[in-house]
Amino acid sequence: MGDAIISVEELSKAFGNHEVLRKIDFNVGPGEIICIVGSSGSGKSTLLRCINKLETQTSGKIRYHGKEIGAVQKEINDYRSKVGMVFQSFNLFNNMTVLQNCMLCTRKVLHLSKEEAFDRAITHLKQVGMAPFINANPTQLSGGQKQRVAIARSLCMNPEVLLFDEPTSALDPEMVGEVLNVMKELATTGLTMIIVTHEMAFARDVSTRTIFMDQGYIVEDAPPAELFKNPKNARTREFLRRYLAG
Ligand SMILES: Nc1ncnc2c1ncn2[C@@H]1O[C@H](COP(=O)(O)OP(=O)(O)OP(=O)(O)O)[C@@H](O)[C@H]1O
Repeated sequence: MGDAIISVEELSKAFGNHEVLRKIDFNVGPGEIICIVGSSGSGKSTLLRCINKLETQTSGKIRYHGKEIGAVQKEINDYRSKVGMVFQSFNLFNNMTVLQNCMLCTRKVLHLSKEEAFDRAITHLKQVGMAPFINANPTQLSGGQKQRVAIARSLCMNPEVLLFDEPTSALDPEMVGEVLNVMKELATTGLTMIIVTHEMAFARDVSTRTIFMDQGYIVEDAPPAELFKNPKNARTREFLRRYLAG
């Protein structure tokens, strides 16, 4: 296990009789940028949701710094304050301003003072280029802008790891780049990131490790230079061939 931040051990998940994850094993070390790729339905989002405890695994364990994260809600809440998640659908509160969205969790969960929460929100909204929109309502923003606010909101918690569940899949094509650019910048800050994505060029260029999933299994886990150049698994080769063709 070494100095892993997160360890996924023999993790399986079934919905009824449908086995979606089958004995998944991997560790996440400090500063790693792990992209999880693979065809639709291979279990990528379910894996991320299990890591964030939004889904309960059928068997296996998730450990954070060696300690198993069980079913106790207080433990899960503490864990989630260190391991944040950015969703495809942004999940911003439309009845609050951008600033209020970014201050809510730090006030309620971390009990920061108003001033501290405000300073943190401004710092991270600046980081994603959204400081000019602090008083806007999310409904006034484009999809790319909403996702950048959602990323700033997660950063306000000072997470040790940030999970991204297909963060650009709900965006119009012209907005994908602005969100990927913010994530590229983040990747240079030392933040540990696990990203489920269909953006192969991003995975190839930005990840330190790319995991290829197929039918609930990890079939490849390698630095992208290796995986994209010389995939060992026939399913990965076929997937990449289809991707490059289309
Ligand atoms: N809550 C659920 N109940 C029942 N089946 C589910 C549930 N969530 C996911 N599944 C099924 O689990 C399988 C894996 O889904 P998952 O969303 O993890 O795949 P994915 O690799 O992320 O796919 P995509 O790239 O299309 O998002 C799919 O067959 C899906 O229908």
